[in-house]
Amino acid sequence: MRTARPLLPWVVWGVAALSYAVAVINRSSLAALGPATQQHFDIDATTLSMFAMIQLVVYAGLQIPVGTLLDRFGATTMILTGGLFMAAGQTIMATVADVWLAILARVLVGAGDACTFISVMRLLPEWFSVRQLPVVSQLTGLIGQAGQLVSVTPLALVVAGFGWTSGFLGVAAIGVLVMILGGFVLRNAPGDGTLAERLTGRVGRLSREARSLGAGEATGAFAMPPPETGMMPVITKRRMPGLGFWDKLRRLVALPGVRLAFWVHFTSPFALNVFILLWGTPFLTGGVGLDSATASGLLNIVVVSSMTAGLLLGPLSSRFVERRVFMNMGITTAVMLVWLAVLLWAGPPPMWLLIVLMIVMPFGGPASMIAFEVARSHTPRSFAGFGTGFVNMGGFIASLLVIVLIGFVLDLQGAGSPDHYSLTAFKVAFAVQIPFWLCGLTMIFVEQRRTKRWMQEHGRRLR
Ligand SMILES: N[C@@H](Cc1c[nH]cn1)C(=O)NCC(=O)O
Repeated sequence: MRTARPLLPWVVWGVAALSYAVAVINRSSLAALGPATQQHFDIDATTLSMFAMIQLVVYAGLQIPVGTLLDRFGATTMILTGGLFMAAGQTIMATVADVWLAILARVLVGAGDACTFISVMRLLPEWFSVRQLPVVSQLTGLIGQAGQLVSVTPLALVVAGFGWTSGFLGVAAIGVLVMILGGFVLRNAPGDGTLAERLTGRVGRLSREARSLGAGEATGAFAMPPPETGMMPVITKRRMPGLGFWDKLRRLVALPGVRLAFWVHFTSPFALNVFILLWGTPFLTGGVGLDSATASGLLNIVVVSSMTAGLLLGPLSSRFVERRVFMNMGITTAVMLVWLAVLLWAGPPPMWLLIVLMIVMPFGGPASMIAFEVARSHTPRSFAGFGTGFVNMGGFIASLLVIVLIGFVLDLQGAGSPDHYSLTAFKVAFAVQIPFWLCGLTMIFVEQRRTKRWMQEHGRRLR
């Protein structure tokens, strides 16, 4: 980093990444508590899966609104607001017995979660140079995945040992603690004050002196208005608060680089999300016939592989900027091929093939972070939050559709409940992923060519 106090960017990043890890803990807090949740609220499996679905729908649906608010109010406010929503949601979850209030709690958790990741991603280009960004982004993803490790076994142990209320109040309390820390540490950009400083009107020396640390125009996001589409007047201001939602969306989608980023995010993480969020354990136990201990051992490989992939892909995508989209396509193709091998295997796939799947499939998560690098290179700065939200929606739309379609295809075959699960039914159901990979890879190929042409026409170089 540039001059004095080179530690501050890392401290700000550390607290931002911690906030994201807390969001992931909140997001996956029911992952290992299925039976306990059913017992606590006296609900069936369908209602239980509604909890996950509603949360995902809220998360995906709020990406663009949150992105808009992010451009207006800044990352700190959004991260802290997200923390507040999640803590409120988990407090409700801890204290109510009514299922509708529990659903409201999951809506709040989904809304808070939606505020966090893209705000953290928005903060990074302000504090780090363009060369550091891929590595820092991947480290952020890695810390988020670590949150998943906390929410699975430790939370289940706390709930088993101290009860439902203590477990969820504990999650809320961790969130509040990290929010307080955030209020004293997070700054939208070098030179800006923390929330505590802004509230008291006294910007401290540390914040003032940090001005020299600014990444400024060195980041990928260029400070120009989005290109004209149609007959709209030229806009020369950097911030365009009055610009309507549809205008913003139209201008953003007019940029081939942003569309490319959307498809990169659409195509690479859904196989992992679908497996982790809902269908992995039923497939391994009800389909392949493994016992729960072996299945959860395989799921642990998924988490470790995803974290390792983040460590590898950060430096690689920073070093080979021109090749980053090809890296992403290569990983998606590898995930698709391993899944094809599993689906086409006659009978239950052997353990070695399942382990290969558990190692290769998680690369899709970190590979999807390349989408945010692409977005940063092509989104005008005044639209950065909106653009990040738009791109982040891609993977979650694909994940939601695949989750629903797998359930639908299982139902169509009469194999929609644990008593009727079968390997053949799961293989047919998981095949719904194939058109998503093919469509996504085709769109990436098309948009990459268009982006290249656009950059040549506008005399831009990739950064
Ligand atoms: N693809 C994920 C991030 C990731 C990194 N490593 C594994 N997954 C993503 O887009 N996340 C958004 C979020 O809110 O978590």
